[in-house]
Amino acid sequence: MSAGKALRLGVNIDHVATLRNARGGARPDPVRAALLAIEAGADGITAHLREDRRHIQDGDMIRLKAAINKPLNFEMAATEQMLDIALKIKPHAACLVPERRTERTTEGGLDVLGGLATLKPFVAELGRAGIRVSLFIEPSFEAIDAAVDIGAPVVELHTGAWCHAVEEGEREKAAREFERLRLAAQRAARAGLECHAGHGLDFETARILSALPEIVELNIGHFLIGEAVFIGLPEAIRQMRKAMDAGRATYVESQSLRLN
Ligand SMILES: CC(=O)[C@@H](O)[C@H](O)COP(=O)(O)O
Ligand SMILES: NCC(=O)COP(=O)(O)O
Repeated sequence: MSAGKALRLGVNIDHVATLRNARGGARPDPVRAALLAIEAGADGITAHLREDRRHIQDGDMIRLKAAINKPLNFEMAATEQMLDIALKIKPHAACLVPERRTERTTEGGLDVLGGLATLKPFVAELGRAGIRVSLFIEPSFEAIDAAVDIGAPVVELHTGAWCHAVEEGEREKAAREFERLRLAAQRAARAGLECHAGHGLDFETARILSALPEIVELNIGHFLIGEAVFIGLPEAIRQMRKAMDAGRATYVESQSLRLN
């Protein structure tokens, strides 16, 4: 029986900074949240330094890199300014994401087809600096094939459309979106890419997604920070870990049923 690959939880602490920035000043501190998250079982920390600096600030990234003893995943737009910052901070990983100034959140995946020529040298330069690069993409075959052409070792599948459909009770759409994620994860693994996923996940969607054996990392932020208001951050992370383990076990059980 295959136990399936281990599934890591990356905790995104952006929205601790959103709350801090609402008043200015230093509290609540996203670095303190990162340390607490690690203590509670996070396998890594994700933070998105947006071009408009609406939540995480440059200084937060520097302090995070210095303070945490787990991998830092630096989400960034593919711009020269962000490249300079990433090369100075040297996080464990960099996830290239699309950004639009007016969007409320990251609405879709990177345009990997249209951006192939510009992304390729960008990814190579980060890779030469020892940074593991991932591309935040739509769960489509075209995007995965383009990620291979670009030379990224990792993709992160955007789960936002699926999570939104689940939340809205749009059952058919949710089933379609989940199937896209399932097939995309399979294709990514077959192409030799490490497969991550994230955006908009909660306990239930994280549990369901964890059953996909090709996915080895989930990055989760907004929901966890929201839950922290009610049950505390450590408890929110413990419950998320439990949900992910339960979802992973579904896969393991289905494997063992097939073998018996
Ligand atoms: C790329 C991504 O999914 C995130 O960084 C996350 O959504 C948190 O940042 P925003 O809410 O600002 O998009
Ligand atoms: N890349 C996705 C991420 O880091 C967290 O997204 P969300 O849970 O804040 O929507």
